[in-house]
Amino acid sequence: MMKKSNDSMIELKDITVKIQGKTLLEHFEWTISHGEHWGLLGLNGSGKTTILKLITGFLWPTKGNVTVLGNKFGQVNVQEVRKKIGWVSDALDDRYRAKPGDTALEIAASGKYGSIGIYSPLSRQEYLNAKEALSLFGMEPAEEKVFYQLSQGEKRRVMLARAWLAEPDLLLLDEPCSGLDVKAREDLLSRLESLSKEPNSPAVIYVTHHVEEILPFVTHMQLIKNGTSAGNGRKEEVITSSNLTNTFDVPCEIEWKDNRPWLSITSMK
Ligand SMILES: Nc1ncnc2c1ncn2[C@@H]1O[C@H](COP(=O)(O)OP(=O)(O)OP(=O)(O)O)[C@@H](O)[C@H]1O
Repeated sequence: MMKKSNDSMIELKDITVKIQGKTLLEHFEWTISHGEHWGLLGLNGSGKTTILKLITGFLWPTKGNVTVLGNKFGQVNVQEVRKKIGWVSDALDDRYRAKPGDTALEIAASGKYGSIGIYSPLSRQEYLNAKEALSLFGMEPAEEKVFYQLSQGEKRRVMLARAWLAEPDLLLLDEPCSGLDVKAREDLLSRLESLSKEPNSPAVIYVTHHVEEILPFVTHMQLIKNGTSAGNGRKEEVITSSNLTNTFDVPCEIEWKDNRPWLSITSMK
């Protein structure tokens, strides 16, 4: 069925998640419309991964409704919805231990199948598609290298190529710059910034602890603190010194440079 243009990409309505007596999310609301790219920012343990698990149907809310790409969970085959979602996360890198001999190209190519590595020989077209996806992230020269021998920054770029190749409608980037040095971080961020301007590029949710990774292409922000929203809306209105002081529980000051926010800590007691 064709999606109506006014359909939301994602609707999380009055979500509560409790596991073994612990409340992970409470009365959490989030609507993402077509054409928006969101940042999701919060401290360790604030609930960011829990939200990604809800969106990908790996976790069900104790209360509330989840609708993703026009599909209300509980009424649809979640596996089918997942095919339209790319997810880049350290957690996925670990799953590649199962196929330690796979090359960068094979890992990128496996994005088409949503699988962990390749289980049958690649067709010529699959090979070319994987090569092209690797080149978008500057990894074509490393296509024959074993994935596990790549640096963390290189692995991350291969995983982005893998997600991109599947042509998702929605791309979840879970701390894509963690463990990267400043050069690798800026290289990856500038590739994302330019790819976001490609026609038919997916909607992005960019999850991070670091406000300086919020690039110009991000239009909206969701701040999360202790499982509830601490700010939600247009980026310029949400990323303020007082909102981040509240979200991070340390005195923060925000300065904008080239349409990017930079954080400094004003004083610590
Ligand atoms: N299965 C579970 N059972 C009990 N508590 C859990 C479970 N999964 C997560 N939690 C707790 O829920 C809270 C939110 O976890 P979550 O992984 O969503 O945080 P996060 O914001 O992604 O953190 P980080 O930035 O460190 O990755 C944490 O306190 C975590 O310990």
